[in-house]
Amino acid sequence: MSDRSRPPSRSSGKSGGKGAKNTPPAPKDPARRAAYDVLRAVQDRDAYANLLLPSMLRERGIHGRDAALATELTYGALRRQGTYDAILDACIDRSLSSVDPEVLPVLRLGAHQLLATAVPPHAAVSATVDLARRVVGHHRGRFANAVLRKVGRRDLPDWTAVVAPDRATDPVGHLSIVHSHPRWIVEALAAALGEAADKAPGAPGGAGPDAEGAGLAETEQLLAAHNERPRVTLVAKPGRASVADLLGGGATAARYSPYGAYLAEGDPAALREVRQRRAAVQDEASQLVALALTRVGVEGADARWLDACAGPGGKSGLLAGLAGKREARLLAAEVQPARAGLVAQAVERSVRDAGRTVVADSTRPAWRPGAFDRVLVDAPCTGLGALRRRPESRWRRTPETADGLAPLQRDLLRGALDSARPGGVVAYVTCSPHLAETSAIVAAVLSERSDAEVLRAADYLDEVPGIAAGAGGRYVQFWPHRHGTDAMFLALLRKR
Ligand SMILES: C[S@@+](CC[C@H](N)C(=O)[O-])C[C@H]1O[C@@H](n2cnc3c(N)ncnc32)[C@H](O)[C@@H]1O
Repeated sequence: MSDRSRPPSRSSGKSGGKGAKNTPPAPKDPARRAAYDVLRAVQDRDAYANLLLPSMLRERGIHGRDAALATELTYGALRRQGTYDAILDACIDRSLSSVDPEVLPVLRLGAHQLLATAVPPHAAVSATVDLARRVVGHHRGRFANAVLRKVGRRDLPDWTAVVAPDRATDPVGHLSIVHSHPRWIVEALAAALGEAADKAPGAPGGAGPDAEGAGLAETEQLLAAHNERPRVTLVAKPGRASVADLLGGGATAARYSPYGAYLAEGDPAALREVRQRRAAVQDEASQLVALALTRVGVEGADARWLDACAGPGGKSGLLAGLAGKREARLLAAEVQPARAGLVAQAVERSVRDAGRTVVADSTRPAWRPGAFDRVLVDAPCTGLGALRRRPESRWRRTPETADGLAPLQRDLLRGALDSARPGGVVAYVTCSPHLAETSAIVAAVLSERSDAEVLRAADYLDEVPGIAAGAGGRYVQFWPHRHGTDAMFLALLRKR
């Protein structure tokens, strides 16, 4: 980050008045400044907004309405970046790519305030131009002023009607601009939903003329859901806390998971159970895929469970509790030592101390083949299923990301199958619905071996409607717009 974008130095600036000589001056408009600094960090050094913003708000003492505004501006500008960039491009004589990278985040923040918040237009422009002057200087402040005044001449629907391709001739391009997703992600999600993305309504083999406007209808619902703020979901770790405990702290019971609860607002760390690691933040679908693995009947011993890709430990925390209640033990394996440390915290003090953490490469298991009765392999993936919670990730991933991960995903699934005993069960999970990292991986690995069969995973989650997917409905796919969860994929395999 350049010097100019750094927050005001704590030792410089005016004093806060009599007797406040050492008190740092409150930065002017701390909410917009924090949002700008996070956007710059995301752009310049690949920071993660969901990790950086909370710590920045804490360090700078930004609370209440300012914190809410900073959060809205940061997440909104990142999620809607594709739409805003198309609009900004139409408001600038030259190409948007030639705009100074220090200025671009200011313009996106201004566009978000003007087009998607209740901030009055004159306040949105003047506060953003003030920010521009402070972070990039007067000259570029004038440029920001001129651009944002043009942006403010239309509302969002009017702008998208101008800048988005026609839906009838280019449905993917249209949805890509209107709902702010890269084109390749729209195509991948449409394919996963079974809606043919490459066929325009009316085109031969397409959705047909009557479907104009309705082509890619479910894909559109999904894209829209990615731009909504997700609710916070908690998991009560079995044997250490109960959902009733969480309800006492202001949460409401989750729709599907018997261990889940929703927190409408507020900081999860305000709950004692979360501070004491007896509960944790965990998406409901993540809870359910782990639970499904434990619900499959196995004949004979059911004492040794493996989580082959455990870091940072969300599913291990739940599995260790469930294992402890059944007098089984969980080995949580993670290749990265720092992440293994987080896993160890997540499983500590589980019922009967059932969880143990190891740093290990699960593609080359250090344990004997067939050592485990149940194996979870929650493979590294593109994370296209968690776009609601990681606002910048849709701009970071490329079509090549999924292809690059496939060999590791296949190796991890092979290692998991080798680690399961005959009659044991393996869950292959991704936080992505992309077919290249879900059904294609399972199909590729099963085509090489005859020692595993695919179970109907939805049978183990029959409280959740609309999850059967792929391979004649034998896989499970959760969806944000259907289930209010991340788009988790699950395949359950029985070792013969
Ligand atoms: C999708 S994350 C798992 C999330 C975790 N199950 C949870 O619920 O918190 C995948 C994890 O696999 C780890 N990983 C990648 N390659 C691995 C390997 N060869 N062996 C073990 N772990 C691996 C990554 O470091 C990452 O922490």
